[in-house]
Amino acid sequence: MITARNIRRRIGGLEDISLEVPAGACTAIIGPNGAGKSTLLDLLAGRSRADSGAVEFGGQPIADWAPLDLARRRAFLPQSLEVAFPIRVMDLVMLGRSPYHGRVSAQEDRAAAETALRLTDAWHLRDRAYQRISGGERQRVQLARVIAQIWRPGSQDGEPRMLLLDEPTASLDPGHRLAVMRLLRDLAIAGIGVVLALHDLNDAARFADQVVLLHQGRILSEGGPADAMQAEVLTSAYGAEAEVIRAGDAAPVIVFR
Ligand SMILES: Nc1ncnc2c1ncn2[C@@H]1O[C@H](COP(=O)(O)OP(=O)(O)OP(=O)(O)O)[C@@H](O)[C@H]1O
Repeated sequence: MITARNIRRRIGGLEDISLEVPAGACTAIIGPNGAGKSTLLDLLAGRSRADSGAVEFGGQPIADWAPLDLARRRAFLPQSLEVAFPIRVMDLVMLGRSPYHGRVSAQEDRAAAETALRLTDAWHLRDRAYQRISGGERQRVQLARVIAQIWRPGSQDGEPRMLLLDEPTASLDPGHRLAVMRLLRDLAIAGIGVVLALHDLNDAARFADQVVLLHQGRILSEGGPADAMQAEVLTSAYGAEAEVIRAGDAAPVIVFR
């Protein structure tokens, strides 16, 4: 549902990337610091433009989408969790609903925000000041904001919906990290396209349907986790010796030595 063809971007160092990010699947973009993951996510989200090549969303050039139509169908969670003004958690999540202004009832907006906060285990934070909650709590609240942005209850309208997330579990404790990865997998099963930059390769192995390994602005490998994350290519990308432990049908476990 998002297609990138031969995209290049000098700032960010991306070289000739072609990629299909389908609906109803979870795609993990992995790779070392500076590989180009955030740059690629930005381009796939239509937040920046490639110097050459094309990005399409739902079969149409992403730059041709009307901003509000695009905002109701795809949401982007950046790495930075800063908000420059004081705001209550519930109000921040309701900002995610601004593309629906005048289109759905205030009740529906509130219900979407509540559902998103409950899904990310952040409902209890709704009346707190965003600036005074912890880093991991902020990450869950921001995730709720982007889920609320594309939330349409019982939506079977076939319209593409996509979540693009830049390291959405970076600040989370192990319990919340797993809960968020399970949530993202469930959203993908429900038909939403999920694409996320990830440093935890074991989470990528366990939860992603498709893995894309970036290195120095190029795709080094891609495919299902077992195919895309083989020991040699990981060792070469990360500059540390990788071992991939496989046991039956379970997701491979990756250890660096
Ligand atoms: N605005 C910019 N101006 C100049 N160089 C940039 C800019 N943004 C990114 N870069 C460079 O482009 C490369 C890719 O950056 P990017 O943020 O996409 O990497 P990343 O894979 O997301 O890294 P990390 O894992 O550290 O988040 C890096 O070398 C970075 O220094």
